[in-house]
Amino acid sequence: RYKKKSTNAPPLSKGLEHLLGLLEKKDPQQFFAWPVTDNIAPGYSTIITQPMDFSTMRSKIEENEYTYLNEFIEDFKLMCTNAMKYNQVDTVYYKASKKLLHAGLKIMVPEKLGWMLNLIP
Ligand SMILES: CC(=O)c1cc(-c2ccccn2)c2ncccn12
Repeated sequence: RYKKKSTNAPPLSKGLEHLLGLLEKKDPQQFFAWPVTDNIAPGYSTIITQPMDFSTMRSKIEENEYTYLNEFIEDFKLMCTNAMKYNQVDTVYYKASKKLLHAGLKIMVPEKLGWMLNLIP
């Protein structure tokens, strides 16, 4: 991925990696671990214009592509809403993404992130 000059203080990427780990634990089937391919999901790349998954988020942390916590949260929401867009309501993927979205947003609230918020601009 495009490498930004490392403008971020280490605490930022440390904080985001910790947060990413918490979110990944909420996806035990690892449905969101890797990019969805057209092989496993026919037509996926035509329906989903901005794919996102946990491995991509991890690369973005490592390449200092997140300047603000909000950008990280937006990618998490994008990953979940992509699954709710492509998959029918009655599928394991749709149900897992809805559950993951709500569980993720519950931990990414100020009172839970307070300690990290002062690290992240
Ligand atoms: C996240 C998602 O939409 C997804 C993950 C998977 C997936 C992820 C890992 C192993 C198998 N399937 C998937 N398969 C078919 C249709 C959609 N998906």
